[in-house]
Amino acid sequence: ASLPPGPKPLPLLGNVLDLTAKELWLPASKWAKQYGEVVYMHVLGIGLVFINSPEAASDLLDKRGSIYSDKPSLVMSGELCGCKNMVAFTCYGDQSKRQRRLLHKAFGVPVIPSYHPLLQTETHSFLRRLIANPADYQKHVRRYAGGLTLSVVYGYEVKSNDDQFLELADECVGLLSNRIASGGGIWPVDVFPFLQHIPLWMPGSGFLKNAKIWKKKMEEFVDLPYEYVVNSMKSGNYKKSFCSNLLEDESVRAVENFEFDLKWSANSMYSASIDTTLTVVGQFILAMIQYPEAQKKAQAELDAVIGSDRLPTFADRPSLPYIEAIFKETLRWGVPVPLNLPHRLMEDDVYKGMHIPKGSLVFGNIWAMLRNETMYPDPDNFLPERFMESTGDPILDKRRNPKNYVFGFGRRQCPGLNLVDSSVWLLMASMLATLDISKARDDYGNVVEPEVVYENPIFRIPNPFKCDLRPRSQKSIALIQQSEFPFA
Ligand code: HEM
Repeated sequence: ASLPPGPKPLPLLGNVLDLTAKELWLPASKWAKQYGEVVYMHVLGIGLVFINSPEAASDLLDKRGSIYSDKPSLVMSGELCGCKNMVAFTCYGDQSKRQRRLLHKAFGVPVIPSYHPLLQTETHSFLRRLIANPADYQKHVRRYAGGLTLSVVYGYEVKSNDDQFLELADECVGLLSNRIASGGGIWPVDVFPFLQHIPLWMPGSGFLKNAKIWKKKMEEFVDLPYEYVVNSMKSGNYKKSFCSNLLEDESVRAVENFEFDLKWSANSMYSASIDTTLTVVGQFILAMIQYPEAQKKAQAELDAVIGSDRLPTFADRPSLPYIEAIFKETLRWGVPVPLNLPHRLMEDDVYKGMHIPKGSLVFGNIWAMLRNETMYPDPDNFLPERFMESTGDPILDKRRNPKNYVFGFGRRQCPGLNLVDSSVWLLMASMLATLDISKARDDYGNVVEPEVVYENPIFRIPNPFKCDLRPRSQKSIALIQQSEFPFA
């Protein structure tokens, strides 16, 4: 069998030049149109495979999950900086399976309602900070995502913006995405592993010194919040959380390596939830300012169902179909992780007559799937209406749900998806109920178009853009302020 088709490589170097685009999902989707559902290229001998259709993703990443679920092992981020035990980086095997079992136990569908009160409190605090200082919305989203994770995972309550754990986590997530794993995480030492053994006095060994410092920071980030849980449980004064629930569960405690797995799984959620939440909320705000009609319809639905005397709750969800459609369309149109996180193929494989070599990095091209014109006519437009009616074909209806794609595939699919389904829904519904979200205006009253720039190679986070977020009414302000005591 021959390799899958793809752009023509250079001798030796391969397709290096094809991979320089900042928004790599755009050229990757052109290749998808040109070459079909599986596209192959290579860089310095490493195969890169793009999977462009839901069918191929299901055939390979789901059904052949036993060989498509490994992760690239990276010397710099994994070994030298100690990140190889984070769930998103762990090789496929006993450890990754044990860790994912813990995550499923804590974030399976039946457990999510136990987090509802927490989600409400965090959402309302977010709204309060947002109306106090709307220009800093990205900072507030970061704080919301961080605070939520710290409380869900560790039962830790963040009290101020300069909270010690929040700062530590921010520093480490920043380190991870801007330094350790920047530019896709490939360092010279990943290509030439012998470099890890060069002595520290040699020129060019700076990365080793940095790695030592970063590793120490990452370990603090794993240990300190965990110690907090253990100590607060000892004192008897603690909030229920992912860690405390599992620490109290004798059946899980008995499993080998329990404490190590728990510590690292807990930490993994922190890193995994910040950039993703920033992306989804950023895309939501962008959609709302560019498609004011959709926003008006959503607000009309909220006003009719809830009125203006209270904030939305999870009990309202079944009565708010248009908000549901906005949520789905935000995920579809926003495509938070357009090329998924790469999986590594563990054995040679043959698919529809094509040979896919062992060791290839496999990217699910979620962008191409969610911009598919047949499944989603007029795909570049934000049209929640597309989810308001059945297509008449229940199988197609199910397949069209963007939640099947945006969280990745198979045995590495995002374990936070059920939590996100609740947390982001509530955030959107609460923002729509209380705020008007529109384009900014300059001093002369002219509309300022948002400048939309993407710099992150993995997450589609729009750089902060100008927008106008203001309470819909005096009553909205009062509701947001009162919600300080939401259960009083
Ligand atoms: C806000 C929206 C989110 C989106 C769009 C999202 C999306 C994703 C995607 C695309 C992956 C890669 C899946 C794959 O490799 O096939 C992933 C992995 C992961 N996500 Fe999420 N995620 C989100 C939020 C969260 C949250 C809140 C948590 C934790 C509570 C979380 C925890 C994880 C973990 C631990 C992994 C690594 C799983 C593994 O490699 O086995 N994510 N996520």
